[in-house]
Amino acid sequence: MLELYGKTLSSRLLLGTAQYPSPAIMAEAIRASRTEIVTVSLRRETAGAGSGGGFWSLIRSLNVDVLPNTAGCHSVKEAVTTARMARELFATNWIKLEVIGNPDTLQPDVFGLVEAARILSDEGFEVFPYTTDDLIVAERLLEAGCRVLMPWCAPIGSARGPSNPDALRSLRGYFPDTPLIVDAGLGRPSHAAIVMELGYDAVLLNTAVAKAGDPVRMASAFADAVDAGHAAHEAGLLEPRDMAVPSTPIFGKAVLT
Ligand SMILES: CC(=O)[C@@H](O)[C@H](O)COP(=O)(O)O
Repeated sequence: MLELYGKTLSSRLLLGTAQYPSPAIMAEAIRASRTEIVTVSLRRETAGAGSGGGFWSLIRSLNVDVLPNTAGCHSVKEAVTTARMARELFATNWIKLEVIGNPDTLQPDVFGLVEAARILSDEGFEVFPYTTDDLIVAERLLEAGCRVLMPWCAPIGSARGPSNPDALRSLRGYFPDTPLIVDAGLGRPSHAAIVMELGYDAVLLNTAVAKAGDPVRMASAFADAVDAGHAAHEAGLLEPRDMAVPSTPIFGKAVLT
């Protein structure tokens, strides 16, 4: 079981709610993913066309927790204000904190992120920070009050998969007791399995499911891959070896002379 800020979860997949072909397909994909947490971008959903009451009642009908997201915020002030609005709207202290530093790569402004995380943690928020895989930034976020870390594995929407597995492995090694969730950049179920095999606690994804040819089947495929990767990690993976090791016992083999 996974515990995030005191909430116990059986699913290790968190799913975004943007970019689906239709609300009905989004709902089916959420069900197929077996997720218990969906992210909702406050700015996108309150400002966007086609949102409103229908969207919220659909989300509510799915019996999942909502993790409001400060997606699209480019400054500390904007992110903090959006988080405060989200708390009012969703009646939750949870906030997925994004402070975007670059409009092309959508990479986090890690300095602004730490500052905003400190402000929000001091106000009683339970912060899920979208960060890079940098170890020092991770330490600063924990010092700022975060009890979960969400490093990227590649830029949002890129579908590239883990571009620096060594950095992810290093974060896992340094923070064995902190829930670590890979957020952003996963493109395939095998990418999700890879990060789960590294010992990550969960993954958060959106684009690879929402933009798939069949989002519902893809959601189910990701759910299976997350479970498989987690089970493999728990089962104890064999370390790669330089030399061959016979896998077939030779006792009893016929001796030819
Ligand atoms: C949905 C969300 O919260 C974002 O962090 C992001 O959209 C996830 O990244 P991908 O879209 O690359 O999966």
